[in-house]
Amino acid sequence: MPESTTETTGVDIELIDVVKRYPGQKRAAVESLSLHIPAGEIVMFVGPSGCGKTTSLKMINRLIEPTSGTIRIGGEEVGRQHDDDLRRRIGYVIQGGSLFPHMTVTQNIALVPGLLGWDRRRTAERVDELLELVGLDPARYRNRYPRELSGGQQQRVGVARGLAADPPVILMDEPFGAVDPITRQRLQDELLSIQEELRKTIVCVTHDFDEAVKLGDRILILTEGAKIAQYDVPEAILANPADRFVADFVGAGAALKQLTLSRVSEIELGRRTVGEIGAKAADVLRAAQAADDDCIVVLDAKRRPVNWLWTRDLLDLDRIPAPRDDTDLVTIDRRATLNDALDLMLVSSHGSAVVTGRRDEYLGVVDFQAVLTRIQETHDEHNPTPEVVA
Ligand SMILES: Nc1ncnc2c1ncn2[C@@H]1O[C@H](COP(=O)(O)OP(=O)(O)OP(=O)(O)O)[C@@H](O)[C@H]1O
Repeated sequence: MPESTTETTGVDIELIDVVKRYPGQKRAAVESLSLHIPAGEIVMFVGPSGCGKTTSLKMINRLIEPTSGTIRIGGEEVGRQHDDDLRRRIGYVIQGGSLFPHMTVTQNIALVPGLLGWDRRRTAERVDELLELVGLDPARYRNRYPRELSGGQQQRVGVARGLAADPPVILMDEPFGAVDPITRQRLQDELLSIQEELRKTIVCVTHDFDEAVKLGDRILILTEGAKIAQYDVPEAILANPADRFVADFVGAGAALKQLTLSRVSEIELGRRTVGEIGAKAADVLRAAQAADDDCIVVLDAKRRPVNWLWTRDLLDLDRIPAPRDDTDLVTIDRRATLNDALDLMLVSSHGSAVVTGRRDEYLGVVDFQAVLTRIQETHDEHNPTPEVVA
């Protein structure tokens, strides 16, 4: 755990032989989970879909009642506490913020203080303080409705609501899953800076291993039945995966990370026959056949790509036409990440994307194979196969 001058306000969480068996389920969703979560740390729950992450998380605040076992928060058993008391001690933040649409930002954040019977003034002060903390100007946002906020702003209000009654423990379930990658990165950074100040105990479910590495003081990797594959600090998991399952899990994450670190400009671009609008189709067809291209890229007078045409369609044309509105041309800036490139290619019927440079000028094309090869190369360069303990 990093040295901190700030006092820890979080408390320990202890799970002892916790089991959850849903009615009618053959295998228990959580077979027998024992876990110590130290005060003031962020612990990230990761693992394949259906392995029991959310079930384990929700048993901590008893949104799901365990079948058996003991859960202690700050030394006290949650099974013996009243729901209101638990809600005061445990903040809960889920994907998209899950704000009530008919309530203003203030009313949403004030829900738990309301439950606790805070007076108006104290609540209003707290709401403003929290809005400042999550980077929203109170005067501008406190009276807005959720529909008047962006996805990222809604998520910020969701975090503010989770913090409202200053709980020592905060549970988060895929908190940043519903926002675009840039907002997501910003929200992650904000959470880290809030945590630096508050030092709560935060338990967070994510499907994103990179997010777990970025946010977690510790990462819990679960397999089916919420069995612990490894529970350690990120550095230790990356350096010494406990078994092949973890190594595969980490490996896939590492490869994905390379996607967001590498740029399209690092890839050698493919050539494609190009034809300017108005050019003779027969000339372009000849060039395409000579190059063995089954499609050509149509450029406008400023050499900006505007359309794809299949070579076979050129047979019926006299001149290269201006594109119709429904062209499925996919273009990407050379500074875009390989992650962006793959996303785009998935929606392209050509399995490739046209790369543009300064002022959107045509540079070439990238296809799936080129991106995958680059990912593999980068991965091999930076991640020699980790030693696997059988
Ligand atoms: N209410 C329920 N009734 C019956 N079975 C359930 C219920 N909720 C979850 N399950 C089952 O329990 C297992 C664990 O589910 P859980 O939602 O905890 O997994 P998870 O790891 O959070 O999954 P994901 O990453 O897909 O959200 C799954 O097999 C799921 O189908």
